[in-house]
Amino acid sequence: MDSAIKNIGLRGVVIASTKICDVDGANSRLVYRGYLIQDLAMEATFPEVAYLLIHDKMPDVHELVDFTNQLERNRYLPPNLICAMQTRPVSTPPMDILQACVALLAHHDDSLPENSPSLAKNRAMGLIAKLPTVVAAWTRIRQKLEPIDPMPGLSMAENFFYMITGEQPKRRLAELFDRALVLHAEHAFNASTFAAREVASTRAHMYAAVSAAIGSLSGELHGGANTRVMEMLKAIGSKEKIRPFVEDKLAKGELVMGLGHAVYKNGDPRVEILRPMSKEVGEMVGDTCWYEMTQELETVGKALFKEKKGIDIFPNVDFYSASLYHTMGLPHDLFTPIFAMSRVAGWCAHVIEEQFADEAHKPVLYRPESEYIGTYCGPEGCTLIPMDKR
Ligand SMILES: CC(=O)SCCNC(=O)CCNC(=O)[C@H](O)C(C)(C)COP(=O)(O)OP(=O)(O)OC[C@H]1O[C@@H](n2cnc3c(N)ncnc32)[C@H](O)[C@@H]1OP(=O)(O)O
Ligand SMILES: O=C([O-])CC(=O)C(=O)O
Repeated sequence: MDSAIKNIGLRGVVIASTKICDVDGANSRLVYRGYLIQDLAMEATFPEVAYLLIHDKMPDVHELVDFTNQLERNRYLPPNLICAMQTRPVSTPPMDILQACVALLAHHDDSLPENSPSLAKNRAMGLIAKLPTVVAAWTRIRQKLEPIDPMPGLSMAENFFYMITGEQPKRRLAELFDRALVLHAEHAFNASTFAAREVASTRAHMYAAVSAAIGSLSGELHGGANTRVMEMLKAIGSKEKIRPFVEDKLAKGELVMGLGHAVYKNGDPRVEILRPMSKEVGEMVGDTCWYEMTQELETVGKALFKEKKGIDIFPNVDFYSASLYHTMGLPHDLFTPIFAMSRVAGWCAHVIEEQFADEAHKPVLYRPESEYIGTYCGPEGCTLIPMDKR
């Protein structure tokens, strides 16, 4: 049976209202709860932005101190969770570990199955605090090293590097890492947030919604692209090989990772902030080669897409974050878990909105329709032949 439906992946279909984020594709504008991403990236830290997303207001100084202390107290993992990680094959991808650990964290939440706005906000804070510890612990466990406990007094960014290496990063590097977290924290109804909201719409708990979102983010068309960008740069190897590489991809109809976006057709505003960050870290560590290759790929990619396909193509958030995290010394398969460590703030804000929106904006269970294009033998269906006669 042929289909009358062109699969457009819900592009342009508005399915709910939200007060959390506006992605204005035509004008390359990104707003978290009324604040422009450019202002948040330059003036606010990740904990402030996480607070904004979860509590729907910028924290004052007392609220921020209180929130930071709560995050600090909640960074520790239940010992059973570490034991569970220690039983996993060391080859397990960190995104799979993260997804499983978030699901397991539900077993340690004594307040379940109760739900209320304050319980949900507290769960969100707990997840924001714990995800970096899970990622860092797995990074060590898979190398047969003991996990390192969080160190009180360190910022979230400093602590992440400390829990991986046992050493505190340079202050400027930690500041730029924190800025990258701000840039990744929220993006309206992207695939992973939609997954989280869909699960939350069934009234499943926050851990179920967030673990579904992590699964969605792991794919290479979404958050998984940042790891793939780095693999691609490594495979290309040098600036001179970029042009033939892109030509080959276009000729074969294959993707150039980190280019294109489902909503931003005139450019992703986060790239303008990430590009100089990648350059600065490259200069800081004395290795600008990956930044330069990324920049060349952007220029050559734009020119070749225009020439061969007649379309304007721009990098997305995953493009420069690859060279940024690589020059920060982070393993490539941690790039997407780092994205998750930040986006968890947005996912949780959406779960809370899904479950506690006021009556006028209350979402309902998501339940789209599909068009059946399978076999249909008649009104009574196909004749079911007994097993021994098939
Ligand atoms: C955090 C994030 O999720 S950001 C996205 C991360 N993902 C990637 O970087 C993966 C590479 N990019 C892509 O696959 C796509 O650009 C997506 C999935 C992000 C967006 O896809 P769409 O909304 O379907 O893009 P759109 O339909 O406008 O693309 C227009 C044309 O450009 C092509 N195109 C878009 N991006 C790319 C790319 N990176 N490489 C090659 N061709 C591309 C499409 O195949 C399409 O060609 P066609 O008309 O001949 O079929
Ligand atoms: O919005 C999207 O489709 C993907 C994206 O850029 C994000 O999730 O940050």
